Amino acid sequence: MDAPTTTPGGDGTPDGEGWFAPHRTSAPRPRDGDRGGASPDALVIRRTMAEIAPVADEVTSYFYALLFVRHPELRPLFPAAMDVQRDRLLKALLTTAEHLDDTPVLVGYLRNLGRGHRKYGTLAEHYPAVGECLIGALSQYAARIWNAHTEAAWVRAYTTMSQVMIDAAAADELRAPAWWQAEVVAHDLRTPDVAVLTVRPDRPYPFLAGQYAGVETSWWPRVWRHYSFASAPRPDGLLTFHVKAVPAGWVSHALVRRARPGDVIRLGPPTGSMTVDHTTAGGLLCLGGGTGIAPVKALVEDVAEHGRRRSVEVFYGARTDDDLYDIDTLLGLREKHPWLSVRAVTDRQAPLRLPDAVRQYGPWREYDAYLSGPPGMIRSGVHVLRDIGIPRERIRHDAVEDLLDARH
Ligand SMILES: NC(=O)C1=CN([C@@H]2O[C@H](COP(=O)(O)OP(=O)(O)OC[C@H]3O[C@@H](n4cnc5c(N)ncnc54)[C@H](O)[C@@H]3O)[C@@H](O)[C@H]2O)C=CC1
Repeated sequence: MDAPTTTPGGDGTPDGEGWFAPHRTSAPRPRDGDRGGASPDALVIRRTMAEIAPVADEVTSYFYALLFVRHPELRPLFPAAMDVQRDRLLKALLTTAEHLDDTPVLVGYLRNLGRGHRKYGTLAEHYPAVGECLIGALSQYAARIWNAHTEAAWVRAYTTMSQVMIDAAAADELRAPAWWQAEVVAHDLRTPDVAVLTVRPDRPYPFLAGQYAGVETSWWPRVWRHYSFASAPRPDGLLTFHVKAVPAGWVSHALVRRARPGDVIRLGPPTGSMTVDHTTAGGLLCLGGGTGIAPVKALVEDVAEHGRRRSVEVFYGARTDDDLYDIDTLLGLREKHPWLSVRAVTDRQAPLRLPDAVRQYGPWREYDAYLSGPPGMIRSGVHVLRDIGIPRERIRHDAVEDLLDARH
């Protein structure tokens, strides 16, 4: 769950250890995938999720109220305003329910979540309290179908899931800090709303082109937003981000309007799998919409550094010419690399939006596709790319749910 948690409380747990006491030895393994049909626990979990779906907001509010009343010491780990946090818990639950029988996907997701929770200050001993309050909230709102069988399925699932997160965090602790501090060394306002920030991390920050990181500013403590790295790893260790100030976007406003050289931000660990597979030689078809061009530029640099002459075709979509704030950089790269082509598509210039413009060129069947931009662009982009014959497994993008709130 995307929420820090606490110790077992005196709220009816069956023994001194608590229902969800983390196992300190071997982690229970999630059931192996049963592609022929869902496991009994998965059915129960999904049924509960379906039952609470119409009142999901209330369930998450109730969960946090329960958590903070029972464990007030955990409140400081969360941001002052909890709106996005609520959505994240729900997203984590839905993702889990959806993939309960798909062990590799679920374990990968949970490991990432466990690692990512280190920056919030989450500890292994926090997980039992979250489990208890989660069950408390679910049993309240799914009362119509809740019984001992339902509860046992949730206890098993949560115990397994939290253990995967705890183990991943423990393993990560041995090799990486929970967060990095980074000093802003350049702030380039490219449009009234878009800034390119260059930061210097206080320690080496290993990442791959195409990945992103959580960013926290001193103006909004404990509010983290995701931004993609806009460059491949550089010899000087500097990182760049493209940030657009969006309405009600606290972090984005702070980064665009307030941050200046000398300010210090915090970075979470790198995450995301929109990375280049350098073992293949196929071409890359990249669609970048708005500030979604940031990771596309990183991918181009990555291909250039690997020295293989793979064809890279970039489609850069923006609302107007003025919004093509990074076009000069891309055209500069094109000058240097004959294997790169760059096409700009503005909403005003053509009746077609970015994904449809891609149809006019090609064929793209042999290409790996990378999409980065607003959620609507990703959805229609995937649809168009499938339609023109690119198999799903060769289409990469960040999770659409992550994009909905994460970069504000
Ligand atoms: N800053 C970053 O590091 C990254 C940002 N993003 C995401 O990229 C988005 C950028 O926002 P803006 O710059 O305001 O982009 P925008 O809303 O101005 O859209 C940019 C272009 O995307 C295309 N597009 C937008 N909606 C579409 C739809 N429904 N169907 C087809 N095409 C569509 C259009 O060509 C449009 O001009 C944000 O949602 C952000 O979360 C994604 C990856 C990295």
